[in-house]
Amino acid sequence: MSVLEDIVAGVREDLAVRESALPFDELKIRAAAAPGPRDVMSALRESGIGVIAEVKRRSPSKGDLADIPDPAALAQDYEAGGARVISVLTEQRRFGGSLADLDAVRAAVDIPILRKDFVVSPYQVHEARLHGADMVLLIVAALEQNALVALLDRVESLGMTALVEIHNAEEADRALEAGAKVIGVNARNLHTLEVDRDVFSRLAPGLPMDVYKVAESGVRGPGDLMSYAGHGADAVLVGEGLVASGDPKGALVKLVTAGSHPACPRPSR
Ligand SMILES: O=P(O)(O)OC[C@@H](O)[C@@H](O)c1c[nH]c2ccccc12
Repeated sequence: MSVLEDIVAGVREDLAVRESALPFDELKIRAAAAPGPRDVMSALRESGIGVIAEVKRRSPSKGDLADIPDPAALAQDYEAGGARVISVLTEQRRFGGSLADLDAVRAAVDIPILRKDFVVSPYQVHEARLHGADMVLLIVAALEQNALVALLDRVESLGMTALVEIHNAEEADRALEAGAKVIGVNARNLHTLEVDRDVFSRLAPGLPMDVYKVAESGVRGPGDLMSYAGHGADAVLVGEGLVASGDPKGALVKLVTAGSHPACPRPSR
């Protein structure tokens, strides 16, 4: 089993437990009563290179990254530091995240929030909404095409925005075919877990101009942000480089400052 299949199998088990505690029909009713989602595209389209800052405790490749006793406080630092969107990992087994983290972050900030998980069922989309997410990650490699299309439609029908993650040209075609408007190129290979920052520069030129492009993973500091920007990134998504820095807010401010500096390359559209 690949790492991805292994993670998804665990996610499905945990999902079955939640579904028996709160049936889908009831979840849908509750999610529909939640305060409406934020306008993610307007937040993303502010000037300069955007930074999506991630609340990430652990990863399958590195193990424990940071002790995050108070995700709400971290999220407030991210918001004050200029993040456009906050990504909250909710996968429990490998990343140490939870829906409780999503709740804590939602209660603490006003900017849009991304639910970062291995979404394979519409249940998880409504769940994201119930817990205050405005954006939902969909990983092309984890989904059959018809499931990708259905989940993307579901995300949009609830007023949220999908971040559709790709790793290669075939997945890029599938994401576009499904109608993705925001595409994340993940530099981390899901089979070897290694980071190859050149994946972005190989795939980005093949994506339409009007697709919003996010470079995911492997941003260690302003240099990586500038380089991704030079290859057409509209935003970067950063986890480890912030949480493991010892000073997440300071590290974020450096990225945001670099991304809004006149010398930073801008996506042309
Ligand atoms: O910690 P990094 O290298 O900055 O990476 C962040 C983010 O890209 C990574 O957490 C990620 C990208 N896609 C994912 C899918 C599931 C879980 C995690 C991820």
